[in-house]
Amino acid sequence: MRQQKWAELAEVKRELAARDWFMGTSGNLSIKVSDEPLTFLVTASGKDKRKETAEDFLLVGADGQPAEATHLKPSAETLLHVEIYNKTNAGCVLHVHTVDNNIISEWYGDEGEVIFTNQEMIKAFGLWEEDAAFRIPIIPNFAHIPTLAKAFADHVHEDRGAVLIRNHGVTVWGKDAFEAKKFLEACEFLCQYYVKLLLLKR
Ligand SMILES: CSC[C@@H](O)[C@@H](O)C(=O)COP(=O)(O)O
Ligand SMILES: [Zn+2]
Repeated sequence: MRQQKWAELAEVKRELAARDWFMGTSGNLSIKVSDEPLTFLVTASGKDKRKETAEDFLLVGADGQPAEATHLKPSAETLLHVEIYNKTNAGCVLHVHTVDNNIISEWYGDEGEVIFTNQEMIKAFGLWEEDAAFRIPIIPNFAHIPTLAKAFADHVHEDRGAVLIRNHGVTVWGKDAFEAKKFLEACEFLCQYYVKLLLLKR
């Protein structure tokens, strides 16, 4: 199971790396391995996530601490992943920093949310109606991770979702790696589209 989950997460990591979504060691990823007790594989902190090594991930428990002896440190943002796995049935969490998700988070930051409408891509989130709107909450980028995790947790209610952290990045989650990656790509598409549209409208 664990090896299979490792391979799944490694493949997602490879694909996101190919998109150049891990600039400057940013980004963290995780995948659930077991439910009782809760364990998940999470990226080791501070690594260049474009590189593929045998030390890319480590197993952590429900408190975000290593579940077995290791010299590796779990991602600095593991507590956000913990909130998702503890509150939902999500199976995979992806976090990336891109220029476009940062710009959107800053542009709409004071409103606390960005609402995407009239865009085919929102169907990726299961919204099929013509007048549907997809809302992504935007939270402040608290440096104190437990405070950030608490603000983040206020927006974690469903097995799938996305939250923008202002001038930091986006965290998305889904029932499995396929769904989480689909949501992340859709989010990035929408952010890129809105940035270009905002520029053209000026
Ligand atoms: C330049 S990366 C900044 C980090 O603090 C963080 O935001 C991040 O996404 C990566 O941290 P990590 O601890 O490697 O998971
Ligand atoms: Zn980050």
